[in-house]
Amino acid sequence: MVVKEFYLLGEPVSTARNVELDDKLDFEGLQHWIAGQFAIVEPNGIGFQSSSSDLPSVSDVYSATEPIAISIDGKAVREVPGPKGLPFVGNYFEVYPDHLGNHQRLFDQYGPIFQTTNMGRTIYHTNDPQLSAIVFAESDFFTKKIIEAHPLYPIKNQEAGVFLGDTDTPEWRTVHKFLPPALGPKAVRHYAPTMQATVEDAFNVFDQLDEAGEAWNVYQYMLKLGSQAVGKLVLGIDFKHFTSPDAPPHELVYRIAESLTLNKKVSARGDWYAKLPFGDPKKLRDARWRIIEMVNESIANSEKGGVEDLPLQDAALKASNMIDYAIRATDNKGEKLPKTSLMQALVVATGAGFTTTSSLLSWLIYSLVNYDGMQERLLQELIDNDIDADTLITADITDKLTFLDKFIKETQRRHNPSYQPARTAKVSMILPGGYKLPADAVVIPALHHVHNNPAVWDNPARFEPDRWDTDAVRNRHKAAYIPFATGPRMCIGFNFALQEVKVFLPKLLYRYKFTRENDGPVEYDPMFQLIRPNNLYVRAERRQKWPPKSEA
Ligand code: HEM
Repeated sequence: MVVKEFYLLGEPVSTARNVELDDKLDFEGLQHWIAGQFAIVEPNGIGFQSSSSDLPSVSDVYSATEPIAISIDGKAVREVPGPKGLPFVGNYFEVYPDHLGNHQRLFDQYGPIFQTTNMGRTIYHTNDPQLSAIVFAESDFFTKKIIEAHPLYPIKNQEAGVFLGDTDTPEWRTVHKFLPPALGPKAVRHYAPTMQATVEDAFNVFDQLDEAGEAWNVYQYMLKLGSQAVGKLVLGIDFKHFTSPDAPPHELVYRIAESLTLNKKVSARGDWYAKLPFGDPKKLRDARWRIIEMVNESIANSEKGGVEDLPLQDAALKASNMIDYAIRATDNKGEKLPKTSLMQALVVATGAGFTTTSSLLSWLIYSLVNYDGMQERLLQELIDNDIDADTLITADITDKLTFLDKFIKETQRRHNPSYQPARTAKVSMILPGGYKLPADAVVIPALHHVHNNPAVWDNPARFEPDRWDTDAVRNRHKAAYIPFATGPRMCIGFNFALQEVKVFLPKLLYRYKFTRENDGPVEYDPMFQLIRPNNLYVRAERRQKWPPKSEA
């Protein structure tokens, strides 16, 4: 055993402390041992220096006679940078209303991680895939723990288990055992016919709008369409959104959308505000209460039928919707999802399901009308795969639509609906690049900025579905493209979402030619918890002619 003094380069030499070293360590072992002693997340980036030179080998380190400095990726440790804020409001006016554009500017200015303070809460943002993978990993360093500074704090709900609850809890473990089977690849395949019936039901309204020569607001109708699918497949409710062009959204849809807008407003303003007994904080509490009431009603209706209990996987393949699944599914100990978790988890799955998919559908239509040649290429792919108005679209068919797949990926890269999943630091640590992060720091891997990071993506602002065939994209860092986040708390509904858009889009595109109606920039709603286009209007005209099949 050897004892040496170590300190972090960038800190005063007086902070050096004795570390006992096993004399059989190799260099990698030494890096790991020191990483553990100083809470350095990535041991491979550790280097050693004396006051006069680098110490590149174990023997150099063991024979050093003065305190040894630890460098991280060749750098000294440092605080995470960020803009200076104003008293009380912090960086609010520097970030809002255009938080996407302003965060991009801050990444350009400060590099791969920066911090902002908003109404007393500090948040860290990163656009770096390596840092994002670390943050999302549920490890000794990070977890999803919704503390005051976390963006989901105003709607935290431990009973829901998923999305709105902390990871290290019995509720998360239980709900996370029961829900994912119902959203796995096999389970969602059997939802394809209901998905198709849902989009065909909407033709009635799009046809009427076409006959009247009217343009329509894309998000409003995609909200009706996306929620209609989730209503049927999660809750077993027909929202009747396409009985006429003016059919209002079902109250449940309206309330969930309202609660997300209110949450963004309430959480942007600080804790004192969230507790007010009037105004938006009260409206937020009322909206949540109504949502719970309506989902409970739907569960009670499903239970009336009397259903057979089934093991999780069988239940997932036989259930007609997720309520039906959740009241039948039984684990190997004969246990079921407890009643309280069932209701809350389904509310969350409903909200997470339709707000995201309706935004994604809207951005897909945006990409169709905004980027030249896309509509023609997508249509040609349908024709070449013998798809027509009568085709029953199954997962086997969509698996063959490779251009559609690249088009969806590129749309999610440029215009992903989710942008701020956050995780919390369990301990103080040193991140790659030498950044010092305190315990309880809330870090957001900024999905939009990871996907548009010029250090990762070649010409990121260019919409280019064919980039997905290049080696550069195939060999990307595993967290360079993470529209559904990554790690144990990533989206559990991504199979559902992708299958839905892969059924809806071919059906819509085969029937209608889409054109943009309004000029000017498409704006997103900065006060909504997801990125959705506010002012995109299109015409959808019934196609009269289709191109011939490509020559082989
Ligand atoms: C385009 C569609 C979608 C996108 C972009 C998306 C994105 C995400 C992201 C980024 C997360 C992580 C949130 C966080 O870390 O705070 C998440 C979690 C989640 N998503 Fe999705 N999602 C989509 C569709 C869906 C659908 C259709 C469902 C259900 C039917 C769903 C259910 C969930 C649930 C339950 C969680 C929480 C998982 C957990 O807490 O362990 N999502 N989603």
